[in-house]
Amino acid sequence: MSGAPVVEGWRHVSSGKVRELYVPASTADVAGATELLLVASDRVSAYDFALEPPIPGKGELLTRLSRFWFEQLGDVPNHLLTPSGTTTPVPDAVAARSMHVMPLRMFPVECVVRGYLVGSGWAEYQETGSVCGVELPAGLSDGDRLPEPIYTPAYKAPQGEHDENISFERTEELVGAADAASLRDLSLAVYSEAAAIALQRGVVIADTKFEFGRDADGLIRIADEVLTSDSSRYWDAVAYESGNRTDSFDKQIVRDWLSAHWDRTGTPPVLPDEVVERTAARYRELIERLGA
Ligand SMILES: N#Cc1c(N)ncnc1-c1cnn(Cc2cccc(F)c2)c1
Repeated sequence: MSGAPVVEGWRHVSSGKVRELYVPASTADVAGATELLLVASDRVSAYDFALEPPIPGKGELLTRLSRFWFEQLGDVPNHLLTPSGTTTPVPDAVAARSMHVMPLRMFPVECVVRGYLVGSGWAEYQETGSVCGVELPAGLSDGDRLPEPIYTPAYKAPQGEHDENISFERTEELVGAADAASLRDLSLAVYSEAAAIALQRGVVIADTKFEFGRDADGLIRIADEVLTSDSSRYWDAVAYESGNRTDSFDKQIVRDWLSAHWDRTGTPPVLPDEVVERTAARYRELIERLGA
């Protein structure tokens, strides 16, 4: 991706919407690497667009969120490398917004867990009364808390394409029955543990997306970013209980401004300073609320 920052000692190999993936400059690609670097930018995306300008501090704050959750969920093997497992230094310029991780053989499954009925899940429920083949009770409303969290996987689409919701049975075809069950069980357990911790701190995690991979010893580890407000829907619990059932903790300011200033044709307008500043404050507030 043009514009990926040059990171001394590292070679850029892949771009996400708002993050970059690097291997040590001495290796050719991910397959030959013994360590990777995930660098989070300050870019914010909405409606599949990377918006301008970046939100100062976002990359560092979301990296802190992932680190916080990796620590809270210490009982789940993850892909973070300890300093003894690394050989390539991480430049100070990106250290606070990057994660030094071990290369895994990634499963091609986006492991989505939904605790609340919202977004594409609500849309599918309105059509079919179910989400990804999971039947739900009749009469649910947008934003309702589900009787219990549901696992609604998606097939990991190539960069720039939309992931495709698939059934659990399809994940069994993709990765085998045993691993499909492990991904499901791990995802549901991690979501439930994190959602309970967040709710104690006044924050609802409505849904989230995990990625997993296998390490060289065959152990399944949780990977990528974990429970960030880019991979999850975070709501304010008090606002939710008072009827505001779908406002994103961090992105709603941007969404509301775009709704009032952009007709969804062409590229979105540049965000005004006031929206940038209020959004940056919301990211900081989320970190403070969680104690991350
Ligand atoms: N995490 C992780 C990971 C790992 N531990 N081992 C092997 N591959 C990956 C891996 C491959 N793609 N992505 C997503 C991605 C794309 C672009 C930029 C990003 F920051 C992130 C993650």
